[in-house]
Amino acid sequence: MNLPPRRAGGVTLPVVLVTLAFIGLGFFATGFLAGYEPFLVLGMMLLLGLPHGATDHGLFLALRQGGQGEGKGRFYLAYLGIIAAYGLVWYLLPLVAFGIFILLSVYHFGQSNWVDTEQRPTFTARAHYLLWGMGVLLTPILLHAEEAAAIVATMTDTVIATPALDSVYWIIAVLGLANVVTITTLKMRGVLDTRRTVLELLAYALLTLLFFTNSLLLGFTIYFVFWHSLSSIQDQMQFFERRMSRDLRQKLSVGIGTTVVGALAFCLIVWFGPGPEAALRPAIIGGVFVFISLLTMPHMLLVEQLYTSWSPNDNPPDLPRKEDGAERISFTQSPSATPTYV
Ligand SMILES: CC1=C(/C=C/C(C)=C/C=C/C(C)=C/C=O)C(C)(C)CCC1
Repeated sequence: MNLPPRRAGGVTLPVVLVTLAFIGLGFFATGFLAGYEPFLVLGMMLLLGLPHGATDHGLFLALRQGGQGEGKGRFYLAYLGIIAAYGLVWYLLPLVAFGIFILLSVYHFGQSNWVDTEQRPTFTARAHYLLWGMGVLLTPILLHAEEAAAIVATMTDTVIATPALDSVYWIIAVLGLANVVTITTLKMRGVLDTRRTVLELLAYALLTLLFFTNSLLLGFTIYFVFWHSLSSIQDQMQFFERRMSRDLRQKLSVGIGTTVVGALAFCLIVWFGPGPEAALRPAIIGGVFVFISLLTMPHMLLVEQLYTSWSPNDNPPDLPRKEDGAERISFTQSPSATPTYV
């Protein structure tokens, strides 16, 4: 399979249609959606969101050895070391750990959306990642500030004051405007073509509408699963296609399959055990988010390494694939034709 590089930040028609469907349901069938929320959030997160991080050891191997299969011990040591160190920060300074989680998440979300246009991590590119990530993460959190504060309180033992609704709308408007201005500036500088510019503006508007019409967890889950995880999976598949032997890729697929089956088993245990409603209590959600933050810390660092050495546009069709006899392909001097800006 020769995968094409992802276009338009991974915004595809099916993703747009799913988002529109949830906007419609959130608008016209709030009660219906609320009844299924626990199932939808848990199901989509575990079955579609989790697998995008299940390939971290594959990413590590491919980045270090070109997929030769050595270095697993080093990977697990570094992986668990990072988790343990960050776990200690959560234990000693929960507010600091929470701040780090939000800051890195904002960056990670922006990076995954924009890396194919602004690959070389210049200061302006990083600032843009942060701005876009703030838009998609802070909008749902601010719109449902009370609910978010209840979850954050269980994570940090601190009750964060929620802003008044007036200020919430102001912050969302300013973030939206700053993002629109940035996208328009990128178009004027020739970094984005007209199609991508229109798509990105529509995407931002669509996501904002999603957060206004859906609950905190459902809105975030739709973004996380369909907009973030799917495009991340697409990038990783493309990267592995070039960097790994078919044999290792098959092993990796088995690993992903096992994760999905495990997640499914977990869903069933929750469903027939405490029930999905019980699983969505603030204390449980808070615990799950701390757990997610621990797992995603090494994941975000690995993805940062991936995107600083490789771009989703770096797979021109004439480049030999791993099974075509190529030993190791360096992407650092990429033949990418994508314009970057400083
Ligand atoms: C939605 C939400 C939160 C933030 C979640 C974040 C920041 C998730 C990041 C996930 C990442 C980065 C996954 C990586 O692949 C809070 C504030 C904890 C509580 C309120 C609801």
